[in-house]
Amino acid sequence: MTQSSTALLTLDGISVSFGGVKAITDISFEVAAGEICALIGPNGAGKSSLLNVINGVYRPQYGTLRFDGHAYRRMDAHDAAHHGIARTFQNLALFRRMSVFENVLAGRNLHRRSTWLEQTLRVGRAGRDEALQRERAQRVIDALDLQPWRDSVVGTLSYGLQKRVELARALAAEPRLLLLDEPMAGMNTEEKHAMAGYVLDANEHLGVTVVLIEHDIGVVMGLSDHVVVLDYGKKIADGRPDEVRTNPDVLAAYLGTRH
Ligand SMILES: Nc1ncnc2c1ncn2[C@@H]1O[C@H](COP(=O)(O)OP(=O)(O)OP(=O)(O)O)[C@@H](O)[C@H]1O
Repeated sequence: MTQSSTALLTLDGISVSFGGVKAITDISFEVAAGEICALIGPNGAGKSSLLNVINGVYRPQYGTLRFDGHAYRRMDAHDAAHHGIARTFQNLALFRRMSVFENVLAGRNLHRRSTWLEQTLRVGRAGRDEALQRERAQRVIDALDLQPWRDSVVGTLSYGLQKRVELARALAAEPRLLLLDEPMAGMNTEEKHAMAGYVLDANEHLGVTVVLIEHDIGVVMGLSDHVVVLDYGKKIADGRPDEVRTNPDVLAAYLGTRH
């Protein structure tokens, strides 16, 4: 598969197995710079595994990944973060005993210029650097309307708010590509609407390219520019939301008439 000039991310023939279980089989698609791309499909279709390939948690047995013009047989998780790939998790991965601000500040770690020693001894660039990182973290708190809970311990917040804090921490890293694993799961309609607004804001105003997994098809159709549908580890559709929603294979996968 050749990469088009606008692609930020290209997956080419990616396959992942666990023992005898094929989680992903020969998946290829492109994510254009600046778009919101949704990965959808029934439970166990391979969506989370694919995000884990993109940010280097899983190593594909076959296939290549291209990010920003560079090809990788495997994206190392540490490198992925350095290249500007951030993610949130299906089951929240926050520091539950720390405050909202401290969690968001943790998202700035890659941008710190002072060394660990300078930070510990509070010398050299450490003071200036800390002030800059705190200011940037505060901007994200404000943008995501988290100020009322800024000093609250994360574990005491509602699930919906914790999801928003996780988005804030990912955005604090100033990613080029944001991977969201079910950002609206477990939310009521109002919370989903708000979350969709924050994702759209990040996409439109910060230019962040987004790949998200979401089960609520209404949300997906309203939010995404591009939808990729997986079923049993294979790609069964790839196109604009209006193309995908009428695709017979997609309808069959969702209505269960094909299995
Ligand atoms: N670390 C792992 N070890 C073994 N099997 C795994 C692992 N990760 C995923 N799988 C298997 O790969 C397949 C795809 O799982 P995956 O979680 O990627 O699907 P999904 O589409 O994200 O599902 P859901 O919507 O339920 O989260 C499943 O059969 C799953 O059991």
